[in-house]
Amino acid sequence: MTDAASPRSLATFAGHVVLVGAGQMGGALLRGWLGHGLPPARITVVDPRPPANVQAIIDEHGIALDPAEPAVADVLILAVKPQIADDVMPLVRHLVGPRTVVVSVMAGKTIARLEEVFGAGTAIVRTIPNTPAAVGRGITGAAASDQVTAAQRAAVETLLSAVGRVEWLMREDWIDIVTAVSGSGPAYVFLLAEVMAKAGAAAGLPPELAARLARATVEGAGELMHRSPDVEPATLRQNVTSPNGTTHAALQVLMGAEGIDAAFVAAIAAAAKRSRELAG
Ligand SMILES: NC(=O)C1=CN([C@@H]2O[C@H](COP(=O)(O)OP(=O)(O)OC[C@H]3O[C@@H](n4cnc5c(N)ncnc54)[C@H](O)[C@@H]3O)[C@@H](O)[C@H]2O)C=CC1
Ligand SMILES: O=C(O)[C@@H]1CCC=N1
Repeated sequence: MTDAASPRSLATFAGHVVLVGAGQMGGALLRGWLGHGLPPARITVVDPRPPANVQAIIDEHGIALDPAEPAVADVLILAVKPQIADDVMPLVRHLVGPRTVVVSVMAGKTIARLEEVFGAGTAIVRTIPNTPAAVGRGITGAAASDQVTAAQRAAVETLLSAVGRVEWLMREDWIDIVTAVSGSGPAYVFLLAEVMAKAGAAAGLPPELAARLARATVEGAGELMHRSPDVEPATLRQNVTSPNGTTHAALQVLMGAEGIDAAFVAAIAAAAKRSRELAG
C-alpha cells in the first residue's frame, strides 16, 4: 500500500500518460499528477467537453488535447462513464501498443471486457478510486491482469498515489465490493451530514444552524479518525458514548434490529450488484 502522506515525485516519471475523460475523477487525477510534478508535456487529455475548471488547468499548463499525431501511450487511463465506454474505447484503440498499460477507473467494466477491445495480450489494471482524490485523500482499489509487468504496476501505483492510497487486490471480483464500500462510500458520509442536518431541523433548530453543526461534525470526526490511525472506529465511537447517556440513547435506535447495520448490508449489496450489471 502507498500513502499520500509519502507521495513520490512524478518529475522523473518516464513515459507518456493519456487521460481519456477528464471529468470529476479524471480531473482529480490530472490535478494530482501536476501537483506532484508530472511534466505537462508527458500528458495528453482526450475529452471533447472537459468541465470548465479542468479546461482551465489544461490551458494553464498547455496540455495536449486529443493528439492529432497519434502517439502510443505508456499509460492510458480510461475515466469516462461506463455507459459510454463501449463507444469511446474503440476511438482510443490506436493509442494502445505493446508497451501500454491500460488503466480503467470505470465502475463495472471488467478486465475481460477491456481485453476484448484492446486485445488479449494487453496489460490492464482495473481500479476504482473515490472523490476524496480531489484533495489527495482518496483510496483506490486496483486489480492487475497477468500481463501487467512489475514496472507497469509500479508506474500505475505511482500515478494513483498522487491522489491518495492504493490497495492492490488479489481478486478482480473484489472490485465490485470495493466500489460499493469506498468508491460510492463518500456519498454515504455526505448523506449522513444531510440527514443529521434534517433531523436537527425537524427537532426544532434553525435549518442553517443544524446544517453547520452536522457538517462540522462529519468534517471533525473524519479528521479525528485520520489523526488517530491506531485507534479503531469502534473505540472512537465508544469515547463519545457515556454509559446510559445521550449517545447511548441514539445508538440504541441506530444499531437496533432494523438499524444501520442491516441498512448498510443491503446498501453495499445493491451497489455491488449494480457494479456487476455495469459490466455488460
Ligand atoms: N465520481 C465518482 O465518485 C467515481 C467515478 N468513478 C468512475 O469514473 C468514471 C468517470 O466518472 P466521473 O468522473 O464521475 O464522470 P464525469 O461525467 O465527471 O466525467 C466523464 C468525462 O468524460 C468525458 N467524455 C465524454 N465523452 C467522451 C469521449 N468520447 N472521449 C473522451 N472523454 C469523453 C466527459 O466530457 C467528462 O468530462 C466513471 O466510469 C465512474 O464509474 C470511479 C470511482 C468514483
Ligand atoms: O456511482 C457510480 O457509479 C460511481 C462509481 C463509484 C462512485 N461513483
